[in-house]
Amino acid sequence: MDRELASGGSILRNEEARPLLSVRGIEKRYGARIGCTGVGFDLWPGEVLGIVGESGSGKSTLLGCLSGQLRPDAGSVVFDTRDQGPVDTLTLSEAARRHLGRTDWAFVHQNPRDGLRLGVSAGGNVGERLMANGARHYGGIRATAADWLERVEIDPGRIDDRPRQFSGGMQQRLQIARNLVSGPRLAFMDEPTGGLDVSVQARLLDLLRGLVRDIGLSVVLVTHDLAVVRLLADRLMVMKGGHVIESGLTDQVLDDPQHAYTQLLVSSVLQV
Ligand SMILES: Nc1ncnc2c1ncn2[C@@H]1O[C@H](COP(=O)(O)OP(=O)(O)OP(=O)(O)O)[C@@H](O)[C@H]1O
Repeated sequence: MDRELASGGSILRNEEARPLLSVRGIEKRYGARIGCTGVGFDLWPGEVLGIVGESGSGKSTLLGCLSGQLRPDAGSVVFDTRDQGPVDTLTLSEAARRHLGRTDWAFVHQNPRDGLRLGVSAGGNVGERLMANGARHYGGIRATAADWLERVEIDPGRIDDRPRQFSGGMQQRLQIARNLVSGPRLAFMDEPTGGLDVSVQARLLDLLRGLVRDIGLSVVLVTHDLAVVRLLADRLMVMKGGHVIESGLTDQVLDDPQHAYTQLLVSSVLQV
């Protein structure tokens, strides 16, 4: 069921606007098993797309294919690069994809330890990405890192602490600062609030929502938590068995689900 918003969405678009990310016909198989198949969508600048579905529905496989961590068997992932315009990232060299990964793209892992350097200070974790983008002035890098710590509500006085000295929620906020400091235009997020206490989750969600809006970041957000997409996502894709079975504006899909599976998901009958 597709209430796809070729012309709509909550983001104002002018005629010259083009999608930041255009995904067509993505398929990934693991032997005979389908990871995901026939997935396509456009993501517009500043838009947050949520991907939901039960465990094993193909969310992580799809996110891996989009972000270059997995190689799909078919399809295209066209990103509107700053210097060359739209480019199919699946045809990029490894070096070019790595460059995208530290400039215009960000990846927020569920487990912050997967996205942080644990042996490096908080300031170093944030500053590293600036240095990878050519920053060389130590004082400037440290000041920017301190500023970003503050933006993610970490006391800048803890700039020399290691991530292990931080709580889980602080580590996740540090991972977000490390990712956003370089001013990416697209972030992939895999259960960014998973594994945190409910009260910590709520605060992190609030912070993320503010940052995404301030920066005008586009986000592809995978989660099994409908409260997370309700708060963050403009649009939603519901996956089942590797297929997208329903998509549309988040409120529309959640308030008036058309597909029986989405109805079950929304009424929390399904264990997701
Ligand atoms: N490395 C792998 N080898 C074989 N099959 C895999 C592999 N990774 C995923 N799969 C299969 O692909 C399908 C989709 O899995 P995927 O992990 O993408 O789902 P998911 O929606 O992200 O689940 P979860 O919410 O539990 O992370 C499942 O049937 C899964 O068993």
